[in-house]
Amino acid sequence: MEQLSRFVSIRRDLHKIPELGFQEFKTQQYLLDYIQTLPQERLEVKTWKTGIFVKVRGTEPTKIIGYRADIDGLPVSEETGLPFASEHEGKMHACGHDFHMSIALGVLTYFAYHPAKDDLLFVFQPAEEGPGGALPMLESEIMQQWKPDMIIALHIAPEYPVGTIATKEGLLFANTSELFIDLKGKGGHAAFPHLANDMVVTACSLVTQLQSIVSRNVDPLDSAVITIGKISGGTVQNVIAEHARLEGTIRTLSAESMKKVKERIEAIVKGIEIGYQCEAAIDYGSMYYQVYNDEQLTNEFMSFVNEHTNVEVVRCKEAMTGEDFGYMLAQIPGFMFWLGVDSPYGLHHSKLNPDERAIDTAIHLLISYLEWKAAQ
Ligand SMILES: CC(=O)N[C@@H](CCC[C@H](N)C(=O)O)C(=O)O
Repeated sequence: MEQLSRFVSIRRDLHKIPELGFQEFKTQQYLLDYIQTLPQERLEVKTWKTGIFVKVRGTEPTKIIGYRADIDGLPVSEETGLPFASEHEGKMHACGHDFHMSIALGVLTYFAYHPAKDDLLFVFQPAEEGPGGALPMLESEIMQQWKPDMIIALHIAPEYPVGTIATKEGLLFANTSELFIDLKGKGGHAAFPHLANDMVVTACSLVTQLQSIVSRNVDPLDSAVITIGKISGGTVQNVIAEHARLEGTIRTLSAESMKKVKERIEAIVKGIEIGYQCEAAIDYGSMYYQVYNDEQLTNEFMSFVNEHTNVEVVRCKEAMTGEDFGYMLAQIPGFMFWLGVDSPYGLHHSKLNPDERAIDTAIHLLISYLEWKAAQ
């Protein structure tokens, strides 16, 4: 792997062209063009919507090992000032999927030249940030035909140094559900509030009331999060707003808490409708199943990394992040791990700037693990 810096430059190319879920057309073409440059003898390439499956035929296969990389960006306006910053206004690879893709291409490149004993399936998955590509990809004919016996994935972690990975057996990431609430009242002149039903005031009250759910209704030992990330409403400063919309996400460690949180949201929203004489509609958008790492495979991987590489392994706590890779792990044994990339700004931040040395670290680590695992 003498030319690893090539994958840094690939990462920079991909960083310039972030696209949202199921619109990853340029990204898909970039990946396909690169894959075309590899020796094709052992490769089978199939596209699925804006995603790609690449199977690398092993030398004496007895199983298929899957490796998944997500490929979409976020609706975030980049503020890194980097020379290779996003060229797509209002969109950014602020969750590191540019890293995920270039690492996957690095590993794929190695195995295209040096096949493993087993078959390897590389899954370039769209729409992880929403509305979710993992479940439909899993249910696709291609994945049913090439269903891996095990599958793994990584996610960059700004809070860990380069040269470190972090994971744990069992629950790693939370159950998630998006949350959209539309409020409709009565607009009017700013000077006559008694003749209108103001949805800006209603939205503010609703946001405050929602805060009581986590603190008062969820078992403190069973964590949950409700974040409203976007609030919009009204038209101009001297008109009372007829509409307002809240956009957010719910995270829970258990499925029971997710049910409870939703019941409480619905009750509070009913109260808002009565109290503020408005109409409210709730939409839960897309939901992701928790990421649950297979105990035996995860512990084996952590021991492998400790014994056979110079990468440091941290046994971390579970996080309230969500990942639709959880759907794959619900059907296929495997695991996910965090890759240290040491950025002062965190995931989803407009100044996220992961350390590119982590790309080489991950490629080397994955090649040695997959080669070893495929030989078993
Ligand atoms: C790793 C990561 O950051 N994943 C996202 C997944 C988002 C799912 C969905 N759009 C939601 O907001 O519920 C995350 O925000 O955790």
